Amino acid sequence: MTCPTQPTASHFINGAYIEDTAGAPIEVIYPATGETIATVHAATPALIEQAIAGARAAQPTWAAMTGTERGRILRRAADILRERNHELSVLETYDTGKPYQETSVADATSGADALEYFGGMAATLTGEHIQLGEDWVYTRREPLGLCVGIGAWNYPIQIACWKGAPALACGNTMIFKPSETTPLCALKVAEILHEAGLPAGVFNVLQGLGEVGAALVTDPRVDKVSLTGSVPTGRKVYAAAAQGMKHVTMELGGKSPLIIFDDADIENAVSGAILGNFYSSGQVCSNGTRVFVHKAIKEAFLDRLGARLSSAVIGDPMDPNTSFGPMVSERQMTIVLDYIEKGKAECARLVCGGARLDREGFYIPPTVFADVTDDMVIAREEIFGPVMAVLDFEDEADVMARANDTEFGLAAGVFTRDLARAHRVAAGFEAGACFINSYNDAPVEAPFGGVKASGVGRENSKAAVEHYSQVKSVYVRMGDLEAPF
Ligand SMILES: NC(=O)c1ccc[n+]([C@@H]2O[C@H](COP(=O)([O-])OP(=O)(O)OC[C@H]3O[C@@H](n4cnc5c(N)ncnc54)[C@H](O)[C@@H]3O)[C@@H](O)[C@H]2O)c1
Ligand SMILES: C[N+](C)(C)CCCC=O
Repeated sequence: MTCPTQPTASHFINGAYIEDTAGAPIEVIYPATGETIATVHAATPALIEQAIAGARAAQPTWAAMTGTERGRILRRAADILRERNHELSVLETYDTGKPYQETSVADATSGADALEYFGGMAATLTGEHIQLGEDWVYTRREPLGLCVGIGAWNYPIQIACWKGAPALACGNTMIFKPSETTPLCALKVAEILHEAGLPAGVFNVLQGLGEVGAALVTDPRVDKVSLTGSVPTGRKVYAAAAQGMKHVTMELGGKSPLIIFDDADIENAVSGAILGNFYSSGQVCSNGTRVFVHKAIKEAFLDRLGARLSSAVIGDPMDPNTSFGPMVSERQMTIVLDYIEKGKAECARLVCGGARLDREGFYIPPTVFADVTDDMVIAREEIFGPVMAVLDFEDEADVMARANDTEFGLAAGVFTRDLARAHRVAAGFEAGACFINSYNDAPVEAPFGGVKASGVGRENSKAAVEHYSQVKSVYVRMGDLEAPF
């Protein structure tokens, strides 16, 4: 079986596809069947050198273009992504196993939004004038130089664009290393950017495992590293970047709380819990996997949740009716099944799901545990799969303390009709992305990122510009300069 829209080689460097079969082979597996659909090769040291040298050489010329010129290319790329939405969504589905029903509305479209938004912003990135009597200071907003983007496997197109678009808008060049589990889509993003007019060397893609990422992070010619990945990888990459005093953005994992008060609209709350636990088969960093439900409505909530989950269409991801697909890999499926066994061993009440489906591919159905307590492993550790833990509460202050009692701080949500309470709760959350009567919305206009162990920096919105540029100040003296001797 081969994927219908395969890229033509493993890497994209200096404006062209390039292959070097000396690099270790990486098989690309279609999660719905377990079949190999493509093979790419990890970047060799020679290719890493070629990419770094090319991206460094391209950066001054790219930065010297006006913001309007840079932005025009990014916006043209956004248009091409939208025109090719079907082809890209199919590729994303083969890469990740996520249903086409999802990828056709959430992935290339989100990438296009980022390219359009930062493309539109490129021409507005200016410094300021600060008058100091006769003298004055002006500031220049300058690019950082060469940025490295390293991606996770759950949103390959989105992650490449969320990192690439602001980096390029600010006048940087980028080398992007996709996850070895989903290497295909970022190559298409690079191809489309060049079709839109991007100069060679400005956006490059290198394949490989952690060691290729590490070689990029530690190279002294790299100025910034933006990682999307797990907390353990984040600690390693952050530490390596610190050795070179490099800028970082860390988009890491979470174990986010979703609090449902007894005055909430139950149907909306169930929708929020579904979106925050089972979209992308639960493989979403910001998922609200600790669902605190007020005791008074717990059984009503579980009844409606069970009924709604029974209508999930689990199956062939390419069938447009399918609303729930497989885990991305056999490895991830095994990790999630292990957590499910831990939940059973800890005597949480299994409401639904709880075992691998008897079919080809890496399928675990939506799984809900009730009567979960704060100390259980399934309530403390990131599972990154379709496993919801439902915990009881009665008191607002108590549930807030429990919600924040975690090393993570990526996202948090609250469902209530009492808007004063909603804003109080949102203010009290130790999390970077919060939701009131909703869950997991991530428009490009809003900052996205975590606090505590969940990360450093923000993607999207005007905030991202601060993480891909730096301000230089220039003091201008208008009169004579006095000195003590
Ligand atoms: N906060 C966010 O925006 C966000 C989004 C998606 C996923 N995630 C998180 O990502 C994790 C799942 O993704 P994953 O399994 O691909 O994560 P991972 O940490 O295993 O890998 C992420 C990337 O880092 C690379 N890598 C590994 N070791 C490295 C090293 N020493 N130096 C440089 N690069 C290295 C990998 O090759 C991969 O490309 C989950 O924890 C999830 O919460 C976070
Ligand atoms: C757009 N989502 C669904 C919030 C995903 C953001 C990236 C996290 O995995």
